[in-house]
Amino acid sequence: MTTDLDFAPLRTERLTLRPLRAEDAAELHRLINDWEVVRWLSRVPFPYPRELADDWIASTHRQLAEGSAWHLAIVGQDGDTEVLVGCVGLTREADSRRAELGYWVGRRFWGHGVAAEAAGRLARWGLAHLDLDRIFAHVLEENARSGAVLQRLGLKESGRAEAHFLARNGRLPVVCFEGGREDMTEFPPTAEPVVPKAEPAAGAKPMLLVAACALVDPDGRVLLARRPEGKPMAGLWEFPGGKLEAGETPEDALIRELREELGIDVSAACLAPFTFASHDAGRFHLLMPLYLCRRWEGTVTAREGQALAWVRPNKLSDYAMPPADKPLVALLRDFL
Ligand SMILES: Nc1nc2c([nH]c(=O)n2[C@H]2C[C@H](O)[C@@H](COP(=O)(O)OP(=O)(O)OP(=O)(O)O)O2)c(=O)[nH]1
Repeated sequence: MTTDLDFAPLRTERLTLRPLRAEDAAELHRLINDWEVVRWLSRVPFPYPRELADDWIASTHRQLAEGSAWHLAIVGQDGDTEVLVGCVGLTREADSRRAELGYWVGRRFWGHGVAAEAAGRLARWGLAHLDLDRIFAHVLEENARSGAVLQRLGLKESGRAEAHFLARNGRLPVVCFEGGREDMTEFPPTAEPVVPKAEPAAGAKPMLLVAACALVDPDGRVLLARRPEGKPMAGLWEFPGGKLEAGETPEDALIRELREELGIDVSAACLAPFTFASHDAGRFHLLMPLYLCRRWEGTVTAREGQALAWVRPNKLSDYAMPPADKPLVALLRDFL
């Protein structure tokens, strides 16, 4: 029996992360009933009873349906055949915006970067699509290989603790890791198109010029767009816009971005300068003029698959936004 869960598989270059299926149970049992795998996992018994695989798969479906955990099969391709490689999961912590990341990979698939590829994909997906700000994980102190995986994702060591390990029948020392969007550095900002023509003074940061726009509808609501997975700060809400390309004015850039991202036509005359952000973003300095626009042609559509929200000014602060936007939101709320 194949269970059809409402979860679109996540893909990476080599792997697919999809809900477990009842028919995965036998292969899952074969891979996980291995002391070399189980000895590193805190909540897994050894030996691993065959029926537990069925129960576990059923429980992952319940959790997916209620939105409390996302435990997925990691599958690869061998020619035309799908091969179960391991599992990866994200479990929401009660009453917080954190989730715990966990994974295991069958012994014969070790040494090929599978864990980092799968765990990184799921962690970035979670930060971009769920109501989460932080990802955490713990690994046995002696499990340097798994610690290196978490560091590769960008998670930072946050402390030491002890955890119970079922298969070892006792508590053992673990290293804790944690990180947020800003730590997941797989896609660092690269293009800094507006660099002063003269060589910057030694030590000066490049200036990143971004034009952004608060579209205001006839009900006085403001459009926010959620930064998509794959971009820095994925999952935060922002004003539509983007970087200036060479030779563009801020108005040119906005007209182009609003057409590309939202499918609407705006004329320069309808873009009213409102305020700006000047923000030290670490590797660069962000200078971002914010325009107001109440008139456009066409229907606002998410052309790049991004989530959109029309938000009442007094509700803007309910949306997590990049730090540079915070002062802009306060001004906008007072103005509208
Ligand atoms: N559009 C927009 N960008 C913002 C806001 N706040 C904020 O810090 N930024 C930052 C995030 C990024 O570092 C930068 C925008 O870069 P981006 O990568 O989204 O721009 P883009 O649309 O040109 O993207 P791309 O074509 O290079 O993928 O400005 C905001 O409210 N709107």
